[in-house]
Amino acid sequence: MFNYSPLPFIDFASILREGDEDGKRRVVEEIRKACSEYGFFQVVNHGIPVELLKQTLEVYRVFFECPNEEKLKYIPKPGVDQSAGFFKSPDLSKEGNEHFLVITPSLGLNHYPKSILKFKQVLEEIFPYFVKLASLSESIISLSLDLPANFLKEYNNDRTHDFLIGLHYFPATKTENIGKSAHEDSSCITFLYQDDVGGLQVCKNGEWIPVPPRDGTLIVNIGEALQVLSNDRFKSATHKVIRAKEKHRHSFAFFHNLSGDKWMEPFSQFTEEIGELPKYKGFIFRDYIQRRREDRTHPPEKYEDLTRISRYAINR
Ligand SMILES: O=C(O)CCC(=O)C(=O)O
Ligand SMILES: [Fe+2]
Repeated sequence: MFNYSPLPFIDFASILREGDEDGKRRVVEEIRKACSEYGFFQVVNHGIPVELLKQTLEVYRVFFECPNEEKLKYIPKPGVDQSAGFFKSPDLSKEGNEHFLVITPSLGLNHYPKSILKFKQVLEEIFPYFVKLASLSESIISLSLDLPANFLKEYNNDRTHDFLIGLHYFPATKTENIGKSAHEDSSCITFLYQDDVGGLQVCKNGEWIPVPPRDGTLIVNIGEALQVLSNDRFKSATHKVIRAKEKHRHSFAFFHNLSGDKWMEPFSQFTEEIGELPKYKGFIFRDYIQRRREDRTHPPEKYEDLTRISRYAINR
């Protein structure tokens, strides 16, 4: 299989090891470079057992193979918090290309599919690993932005908005192959694990770069929250998924998020303290998330009309 990707591989072994200061400095530099050039990187030796990543993919796969009537039980009811449950994404009117299941532990456990043995157990086992890895990554990213190691952690100190999403993409049809159309993540940091089908592509300077699957490797990307806070020093790269012919694809992602009541605007360290103008006006993060959620349930006619972070950009 074609297995080359220009996206940098970063080895986290040295930051998981106590006392390896040189190794840690190297990782800080590698992340600085990857986040300014691509907004994406791949992590090996991330501390999450590979077997557990595979089991997670497997329980999601079993869920998505259930008959529709079983999956539909988990569609969030109207009037109930829409940030967890089963969703079918008619991605801008293209029916049936992607299904997903969102698990947000802070909302309680009632949205775990009960019919799948081990689903809850596996998800409850992997979730704390992601929380820990995200916290570690956040401190390294802080250093890569020339901020104190605990700066982002102190700013982003509410973990109730983190969630896991399992995704199922149907095989391409004769006429179309869009899995997830080009988008940016709104999170602070996203961690993705994909099966061996492939299809993820990242945009750099207008070119689409494939990210082929690599066993046990996590794909990490910067979300729009960090893009705004860092005043564009780190970019949230546009990415998409192309569906394969005759193959179902599964992936899952952990979103290290920001609390909705946060006031978002570039940190002064990236504006007035260095004599630069802010590239975004301030806004309440929830307003943006709600607009994006509405786009998901009621997609606009035209792709260009989807809500994007650029609505808060200051164009000079
Ligand atoms: O399934 C994938 O590879 C990507 C998923 C993704 O981009 C997302 O959920 O935001
Ligand atoms: Fe994404």
